[in-house]
Amino acid sequence: MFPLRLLRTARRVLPAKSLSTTGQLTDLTVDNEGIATLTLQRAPVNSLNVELLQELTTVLGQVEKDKAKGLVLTSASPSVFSAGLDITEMYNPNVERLTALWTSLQDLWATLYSAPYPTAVAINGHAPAGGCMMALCCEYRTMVSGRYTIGLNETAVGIPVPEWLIGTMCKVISQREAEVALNAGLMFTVEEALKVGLIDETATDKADAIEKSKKFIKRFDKISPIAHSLTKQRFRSDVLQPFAKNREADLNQFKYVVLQPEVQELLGQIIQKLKQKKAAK
Ligand SMILES: CCCCC/C=C\CCC/C=C/CC(=O)SCCNC(=O)CCNC(=O)[C@H](O)C(C)(C)COP(=O)(O)OP(=O)(O)OC[C@H]1O[C@@H](n2cnc3c(N)ncnc32)[C@H](O)[C@@H]1OP(=O)(O)O
Repeated sequence: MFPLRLLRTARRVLPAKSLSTTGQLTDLTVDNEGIATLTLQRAPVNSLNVELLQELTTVLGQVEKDKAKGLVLTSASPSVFSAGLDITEMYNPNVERLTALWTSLQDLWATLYSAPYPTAVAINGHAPAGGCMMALCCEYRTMVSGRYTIGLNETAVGIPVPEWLIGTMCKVISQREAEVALNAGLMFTVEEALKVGLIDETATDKADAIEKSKKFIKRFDKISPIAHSLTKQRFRSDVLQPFAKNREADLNQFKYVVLQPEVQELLGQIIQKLKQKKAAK
């Protein structure tokens, strides 16, 4: 049996105003064709803290409930899509908050990766780690050209990449390219990302990236929502199903790793480096 949420029977085209909301950390608008645009707006770099992760998952639930035609994800920052998990949440953490951080990240990944509606991302800046994770969950990736980087650099910040994220990456680029990049925490330039297939196309600016993302969503105008959502599910179920069984173990492993003294030391050094970089600007 398929989970009920995948049986998406119809798309509704509602007037823009009826679906649009602005949360504190995100903004959701829906255009006249029923395409939702969800904008991350946690200044300065959309780092993912508990509140942003939870708000994103709630808004995605609303997009599904309101039967939007599809979703475009983007950011309000001029140069960063998302800096990934908020490093300060992992440094000298309160264990309850660390648990909430990881559980909320798991919820966001599962919700976005299994979204029954078409999804595209307009990556308008840097997208390390959790930023790259959100982009990988979408069905189509457009990235603004420039001196930006994208990739899963978790090992560089002392965090082993979980199996569900390796699986997500290997659905997009070859296993060989993924293994080389993830083992060493390598980041890709926009040109390199295009070459390996990590992004589908480049854009001149954010507006162009959003337009290209919407063009992708419109490909589904003549496709049955059930046919789309079940086919998507079948492509992704080999990553989603083991994840659902192993959530607890995944959480425990994350907390164990993050609380190791050497990982704490590394996170402290990264925070220091970011501060020094800011001071040198
Ligand atoms: C079973 C085991 C489980 C293991 C789980 C592994 C993976 C799961 C998948 C998801 C999880 C991922 C883990 C992470 O996401 S770790 C986060 C990794 N992120 C980074 O390494 C990015 C660090 N940041 C940067 O490289 C740069 O900031 C930038 C994004 C390239 C933007 O550069 P720039 O525009 O020049 O801005 P600044 O560097 O000056 O930063 C401005 C401001 O923002 C603060 N900041 C930056 N990044 C973060 C961050 N990730 N968290 C918190 N804060 C961040 C920076 O300190 C500045 O702050 P101030 O203005 O206060 O100085």
